Amino acid sequence: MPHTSVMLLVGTRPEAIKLAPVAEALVARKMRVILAFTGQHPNLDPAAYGLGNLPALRLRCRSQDDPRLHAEAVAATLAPHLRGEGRPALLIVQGDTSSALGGALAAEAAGVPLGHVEAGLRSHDPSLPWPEEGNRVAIDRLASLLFAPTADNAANLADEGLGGEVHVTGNTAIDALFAVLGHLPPRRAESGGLPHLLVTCHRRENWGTAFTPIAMALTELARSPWLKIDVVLHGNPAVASSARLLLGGHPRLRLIPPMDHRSMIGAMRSAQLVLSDSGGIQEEAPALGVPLLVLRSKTERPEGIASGNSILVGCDRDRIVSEVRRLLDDGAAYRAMAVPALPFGDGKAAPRIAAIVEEWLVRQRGRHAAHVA
Ligand SMILES: CC(=O)N[C@@H]1[C@@H](OP(=O)(O)OP(=O)(O)OC[C@H]2O[C@@H](n3ccc(=O)[nH]c3=O)[C@H](O)[C@@H]2O)O[C@H](CO)[C@@H](O)[C@@H]1O
Repeated sequence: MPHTSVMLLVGTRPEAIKLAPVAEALVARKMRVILAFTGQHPNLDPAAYGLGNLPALRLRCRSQDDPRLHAEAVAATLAPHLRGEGRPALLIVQGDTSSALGGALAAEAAGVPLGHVEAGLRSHDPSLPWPEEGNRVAIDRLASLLFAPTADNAANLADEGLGGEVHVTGNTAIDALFAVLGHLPPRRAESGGLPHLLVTCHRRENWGTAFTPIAMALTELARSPWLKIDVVLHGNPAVASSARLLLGGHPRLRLIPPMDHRSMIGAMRSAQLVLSDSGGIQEEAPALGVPLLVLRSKTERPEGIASGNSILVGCDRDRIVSEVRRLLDDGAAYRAMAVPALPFGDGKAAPRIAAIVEEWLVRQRGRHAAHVA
C-alpha cells in the first residue's frame, strides 16, 4: 500500500506563518496532513496560526545554543515517525531553520521524499546568515520537490545543478499576509500623528555586542522628540535581553513584547518606516508599501531592494541614522519607496504548491503500481 499523508514540519514562528497556508491548501485538496512540531520555539501555539485542528506530533526538542545539535536532535526524534505505519508519502519543510535541516536529514535517513518550501534563497556567503545559508543549501540538495518563491531563487538552484524538481510558486508569506489583511480594518488615512519607526532585530549576527551600533543609532534617532520608535522584542529571551539592556528605560523608545501575526502586520502598516533584519518582514514590507531599512550587510532577498521598497543599510550606526533622516526629510524619496509591490509572490503560492504535490503524489502512486505489477 503506498503511503498517502503529507507531513509538515514546524519549528519556529515564521515556519508556522508560512506553512499554515500550505496546510490549508493541501486540506482543501482532500489530502491527509499531519503536523510535526519540533519545539524549537517551545511556546508556539498551533491555534494562533490556524493549525490547531490538524493531527500533530510534538517532538519537544529543546532549542540548543549550537544549532547543529538542535538539527541532530530533530533528526533523531523525527526519524522513527517516518518509518512504519505512520510513514508519510512526503515530508515538507520550510525555509532555513535548524528544525528544517533536522527534518531533511530524518527524511533522507528514512527514505521519505522531501519537499522544500522557500527553496533557492541564497546570500552566497555561508557566514551570513549562519547557519541558515548552509541549512538552505543542504536542504535543497536533499529535496525531491523544490518550491522556489521567485525566478531568481530558481536560477540559484539551476546554478547548483540539483536533482529535484524546481517549481516557481511565490512565497507563502504573501498568502499569509493577504489572509491577515482580510481580517484587519481598512487602513486609515494619515492622522497627522508623530512619524513612527517600527524596529525588529533578532538575527544571530546582530546578537550581543553586534547589537550595540544598532542600539546607538536608535538612541540617536530618539533624540528627536517628534519621532516615535517602537522596538518589538523577540521571543528568544537571550535576544530580547540585549535590547532591554541597551534600550530599556529610554523615555522615547518603547520596547514591545512579541506580537501575534495580525497585530504585527497592523503595526507595520501604520509605521512610516520599518527597520528590521527579519527575513519574513523583508517579504511583507514591500507588499504593504511600507519602506524598509534592512539591518544586514547581505540579504538572500534582493528582490525587495530591486523593487525599490527596501534598502540594505547594514548595522553601521551613522548609516542607519542618516538613511532614516533622509527618508523622513525627503518626501519624494520616501514616496518612491512606499509604492506597494509584490516581488515575492502574488498570494497564491500555497494553492500552487498543493496542486504540484497532488500531481506528484499521483505520479508516485503510478510508479508504485507499475513496480508492483
Ligand atoms: C535568515 C532568515 O532570514 N531566515 C528567515 C527566518 O525567519 P525570520 O527572520 O523571518 O523570523 P521572524 O522575524 O521571527 O519572523 C518573521 C515573521 O514573524 C512575524 N512577526 C514578527 C514579529 C512579531 O512580534 N510577531 C510576528 O508575527 C512577521 O510579520 C513575519 O511574518 O526563518 C524562516 C523560517 O524558516 C525563513 O523563512 C527565513 O528565511
